[in-house]
Amino acid sequence: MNFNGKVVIVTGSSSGIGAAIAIKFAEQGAKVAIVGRNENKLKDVAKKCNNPLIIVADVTKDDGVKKIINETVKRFGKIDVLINNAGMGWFTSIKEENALEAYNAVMATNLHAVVHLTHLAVPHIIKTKGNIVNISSIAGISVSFKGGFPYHMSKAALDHFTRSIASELASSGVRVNSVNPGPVKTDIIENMGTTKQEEEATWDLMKKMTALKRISDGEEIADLVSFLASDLARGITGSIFVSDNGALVNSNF
Ligand SMILES: NC(=O)c1ccc[n+]([C@@H]2O[C@H](COP(=O)([O-])OP(=O)(O)OC[C@H]3O[C@@H](n4cnc5c(N)ncnc54)[C@H](OP(=O)(O)O)[C@@H]3O)[C@@H](O)[C@H]2O)c1
Repeated sequence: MNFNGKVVIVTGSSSGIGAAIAIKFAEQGAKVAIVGRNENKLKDVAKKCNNPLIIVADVTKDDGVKKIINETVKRFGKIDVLINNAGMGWFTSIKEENALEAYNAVMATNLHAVVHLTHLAVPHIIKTKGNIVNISSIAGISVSFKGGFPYHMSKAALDHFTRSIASELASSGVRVNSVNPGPVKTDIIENMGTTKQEEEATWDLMKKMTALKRISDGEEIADLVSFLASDLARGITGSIFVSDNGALVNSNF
């Protein structure tokens, strides 16, 4: 894939899948804006992204979202591709006291922030006839995790956001797709506040629940994202791409 001269924003690129996506686009010639709250981690990722724009911003904050768009356009003059990847999980039960707190936090990051950032990016992406890829999850398609109602809901709504705006933006020459990974080895479980032991047990369990008995790495998700953002996928919009090692085939998650 060749992204020479293209400007790509990747949210949540300080670690995991987002970092792999940002590195992939940079390797393919893109000018990359990397976004997260942890500046030190962003600086580490930047070393592999060929002089990217580093944007320290919280995607749930109005000023954070505006900063992402303004700084990108100021530095590079345009936006070709937006990768909405920043996301988090908070697992609890509807019976627990913190159910609403978890719901609000997950929806703010996984859904509201995506809608807000996309809204501000779309005028720029229409000008370049670019495209958008949303990083969803198999959790948006199946009820994958116990205590995961906010996460499941946020990703299901994200998939419908993809379909809705794909049909709206098609006449402007803009494509929109979702990638829905199964388990991918990243910091996501550790970031939920689990112990090392709980984290390892969760990865083990998820591995056993895939048909291929494997966990993906960020790079294979990045390959799919880069394909969808490229001209090779010029006929594809409003589509949901599952990359889950067969978790849905063997779907007793
Ligand atoms: N790993 C999996 O098994 C898996 C499976 C399916 C889907 N996904 C999805 O893939 C995406 C990436 O997750 P990951 O697994 O790579 O997890 P991760 O390693 O925890 O990365 C999450 C990224 O999101 C950023 N982020 C979170 N909240 C943010 C906020 N308020 N403002 C700005 N950035 C924020 C984090 O950056 P900072 O900490 O620097 O802010 C980090 O770069 C998520 O949307 C997740 O739902 C993951």
